Amino acid sequence: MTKAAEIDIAAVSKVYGTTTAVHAISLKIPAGTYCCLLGPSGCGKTSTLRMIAGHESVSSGDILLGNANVTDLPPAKRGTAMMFQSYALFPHLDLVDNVAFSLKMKGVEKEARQREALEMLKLMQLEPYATRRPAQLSGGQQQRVALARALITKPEALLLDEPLSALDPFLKIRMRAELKKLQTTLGISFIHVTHSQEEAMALADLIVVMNEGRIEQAAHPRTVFERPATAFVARFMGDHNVISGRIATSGEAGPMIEVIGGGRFAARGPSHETGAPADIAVRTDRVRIGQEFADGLGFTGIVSNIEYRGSSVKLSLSGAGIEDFTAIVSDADFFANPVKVGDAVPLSWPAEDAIVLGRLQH
Ligand SMILES: Nc1ncnc2c1ncn2[C@@H]1O[C@H](COP(=O)(O)OP(=O)(O)OP(=O)(O)O)[C@@H](O)[C@H]1O
Repeated sequence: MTKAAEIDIAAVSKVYGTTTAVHAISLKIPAGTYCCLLGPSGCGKTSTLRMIAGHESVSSGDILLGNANVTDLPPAKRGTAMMFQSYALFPHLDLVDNVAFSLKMKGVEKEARQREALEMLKLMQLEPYATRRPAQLSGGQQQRVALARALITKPEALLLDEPLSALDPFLKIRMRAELKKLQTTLGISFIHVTHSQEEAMALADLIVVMNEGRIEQAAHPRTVFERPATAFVARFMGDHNVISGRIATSGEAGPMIEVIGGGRFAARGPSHETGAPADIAVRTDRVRIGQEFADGLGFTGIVSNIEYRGSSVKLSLSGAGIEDFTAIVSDADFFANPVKVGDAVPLSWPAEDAIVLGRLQH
């Protein structure tokens, strides 16, 4: 019922007075993609979404939807629809009139727009509430009304600004599943702004990690998690230790990282000049504790904290030149060889579980 189109963001910038919120970002979002713009507060994700929607002007660059350059078109002429964080429903209108509103603005006659609105409410399983007003609905139902209202225009892409943030944790997880199902059913692209890496991992086909108005990485969630491009991405996604050091050797098997004052580590990545500064990311769940170092690779950490998590145990450690190192071990492994706060333990990992990170030129 809707048509899908590729979105091409070409060298788009947003400048507010003296603040550059978005620095010439380029991104292609294939048709029918669930894309999450992910990053901390102020990284420019909302500005990017609003520029795609046409609610914010583009300072430079172009936005293409399908074959059309929509950069200077008003929101209603772009083929996009936006769902706002606050849902922005009309309190005095019932659900049918809320959902039919944009068709009314377009001059669609009453009977036809009400029929379409009812169809949309049916898709959202809201038919029984058609004559209610928004205040007579739960938070999750209000969100579905806002979705119905955005989708009635049959957009080529739906833009969602923190759509789950107003919901309690239980409903958030349920609505998350509903959003994904809806996107799959409609086959159009959803572009969803969030600061939650867990939400982005659960939903996206394409995660775009933003930092200070730039894209640090745009890839499938599994790639972002297993191959973070930069130290920022590794830290933001979590479950990684980032260690800074210098390249000791760079061979065919990948570079060997030496941390000043710390140990020598194997890591995977492109070859680097010996002596060059480098960051590596080590998966917290791949750290081996208490095993002899293979080939002398690893470091000795002092346990500073132990947290029991049920199926796993989280150890906080520090070593020479390395602060805040985390190791997650299974409960079975931990209790087979328990350690306590203050113990010095050998820490190591297989080379393939450590990767050399890139550095963005800002
Ligand atoms: N209308 C505006 N005028 C001036 N500066 C703005 C305006 N809107 C946003 N900014 C600035 O641009 C930068 C990016 O803001 P933006 O809202 O895009 O970030 P965000 O990643 O969506 O953040 P949040 O998660 O807090 O909404 C911030 O430094 C912000 O202060």
